[in-house]
Amino acid sequence: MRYISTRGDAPVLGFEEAMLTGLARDGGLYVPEDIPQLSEAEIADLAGRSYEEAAFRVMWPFLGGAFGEDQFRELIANAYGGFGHAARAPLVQLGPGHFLLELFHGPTLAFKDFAMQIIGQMFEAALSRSGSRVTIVGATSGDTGSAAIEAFRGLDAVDVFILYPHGRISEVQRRQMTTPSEANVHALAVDGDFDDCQALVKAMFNDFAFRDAVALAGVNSINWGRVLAQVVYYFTAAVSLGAPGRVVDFTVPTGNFGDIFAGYIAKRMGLPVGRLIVATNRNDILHRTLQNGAYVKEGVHPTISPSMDIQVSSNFERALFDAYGRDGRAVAQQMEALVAEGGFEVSQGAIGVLREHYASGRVSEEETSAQIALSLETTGELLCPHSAVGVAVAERYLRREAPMVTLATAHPAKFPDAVEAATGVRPPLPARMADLYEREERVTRVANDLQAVEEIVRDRVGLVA
Ligand SMILES: Cc1ncc(COP(=O)(O)O)c(C=O)c1O
Ligand SMILES: N[C@@H](CCOP(=O)(O)O)C(=O)O
Repeated sequence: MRYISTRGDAPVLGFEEAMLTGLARDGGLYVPEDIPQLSEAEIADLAGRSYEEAAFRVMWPFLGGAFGEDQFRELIANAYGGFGHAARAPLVQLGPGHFLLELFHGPTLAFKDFAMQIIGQMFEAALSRSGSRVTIVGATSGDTGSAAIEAFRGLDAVDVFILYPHGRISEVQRRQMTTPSEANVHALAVDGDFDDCQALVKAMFNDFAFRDAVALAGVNSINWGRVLAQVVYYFTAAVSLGAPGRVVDFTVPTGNFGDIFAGYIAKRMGLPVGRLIVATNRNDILHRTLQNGAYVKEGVHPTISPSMDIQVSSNFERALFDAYGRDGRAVAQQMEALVAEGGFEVSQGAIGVLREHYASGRVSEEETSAQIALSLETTGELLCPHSAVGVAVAERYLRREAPMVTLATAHPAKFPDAVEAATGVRPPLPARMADLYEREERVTRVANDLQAVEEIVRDRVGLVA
C-alpha cells in the first residue's frame, strides 16, 4: 500500500511512515495511491458485527502490513474499549427517513475520539518498535486538541503541543486541554483564530530544519490515519440501514473537510453512499465554493458552533486532487494562489466532479439555535450546535429514495451556554468529568508568530535554540 502527496512532489511512503510524517514535504497531504475495494458480499457481512470488527475489516486493507493482524485487533480493542456506549456509534431515528449518528460517546465527547484513540495506539506501537520519539504539534478549534491530549497524555515517546485560538473555544473544550497534568502535554493559547493556528502548524512542517530537529508529527486530519479511522462509521451506519442493498445519504457538519472526506472514501471503497452534504455555519467557504466555483478566503467569524469556525479547509485539497484527476501540479498551483491571492477559481471540470459527490447548505446562528430547540421539542434529542447545523441542513435534503444520516459530532455538554440559551436546559457533563471546573489549568499564551511558537516547542523538548 503506497501513499502519495496531493502536490505530486514528495516521497512515496508506506502507511506507517505516512501516519508518522503528517504533512508531505511538498506541502501536500498524503492519500492512498489506490483505494481498496470492499465487495457487496464483504459489506453485507459487516451487518451485526461489533464496531471493532467493522473497524478491523475497513481499515486493514489500507495498512499494507504495518501491523500484524492480532496486534491490530488488539490496538482497536484498546482504542474503543473505553467508549461510553456499547455500539460506539449508535444511530437514533429523528423522523421519517432521518437518522442521527451519535459520535460523541468517546472520552472527550466528540467524533475526534474515533480517530484519535486508534491513532494514539498506532503511534505508541510504532514508536516503541523503532525506539524513536516524536513531537506532535496540532491546531484545534476545540475538539481535535482535547482528543489528541487524551490519546497521547503520559506517553514517554511523545510530546504533544496543541495550539488553540485564545478566547474562541468553549470553556469545557479549553479545560479539557489545560487541566491534564502530564508533563508531555502543552496547551498553547494563540492570539489569533483557528486558521492562524493551522497556518502555524503547516509552517512548522515546512520549516525543515525545525521539523527534523524536533521530529515533528501531526495529528490533525492532514494525517491520513485520522481520515481512515473516520471511514468506519459510514460503513456501520449505512449497513445498519440496509447497505449494500440500499443507498444512504449523509449530512456532515463541516469545517476542515476531514470527516466528510472520510464519507467520500467509504463511497470510493464501494459503499452505496448517495449524497454527501456539507453543512456549514456562517464560515461558509465550502458552501460558497460548491455554489459558485470559487474558493475565496474571508475572515473567520466566531459562532456558537466554534469548532467549525474555519475558512481554510485543509482536506478540501484531497477532494481537489481527485477532482483534478489526481494532477498534483494543478493542485499545487491552486494552493499557491490561495496563499498569494487569497483564493482561486476551481476549473469547470473539477467543480463538476465535486458536485457529483457533494451538495451543501449554510445555517445562520438564529437557525442553529432554533434547530436545537426544535429537535429537543420534537424528538427529545439535545443537540450540540454543530450537530444542529447538520440536522438543519439535512432537513432540506431529505428524499424518499434514500435514508439520511446526520452526523452528531459533539456532545451538547461541551457547549452548555449555547444549548442553554436555545432551550433553557443546561446539559450536565458525564460523572467522570464532573470536577472539570475545579481542576487546575496550565496554559501558555503565545503570539501568532512562528518563531515564538517554535521557540517554546524547542525549549520544552530540550533543544537549545
Ligand atoms: C464538533 C465538530 N463538528 C464538526 C467539525 C468539522 O469536522 P471537519 O473538520 O472534519 O470537517 C468539527 C471539527 O473539525 C468539530 O469539532
Ligand atoms: N474542528 C477541529 C479543527 C481541526 O480539524 P482536524 O480534523 O483537521 O484536526 C477541532 O476541533 O480542532
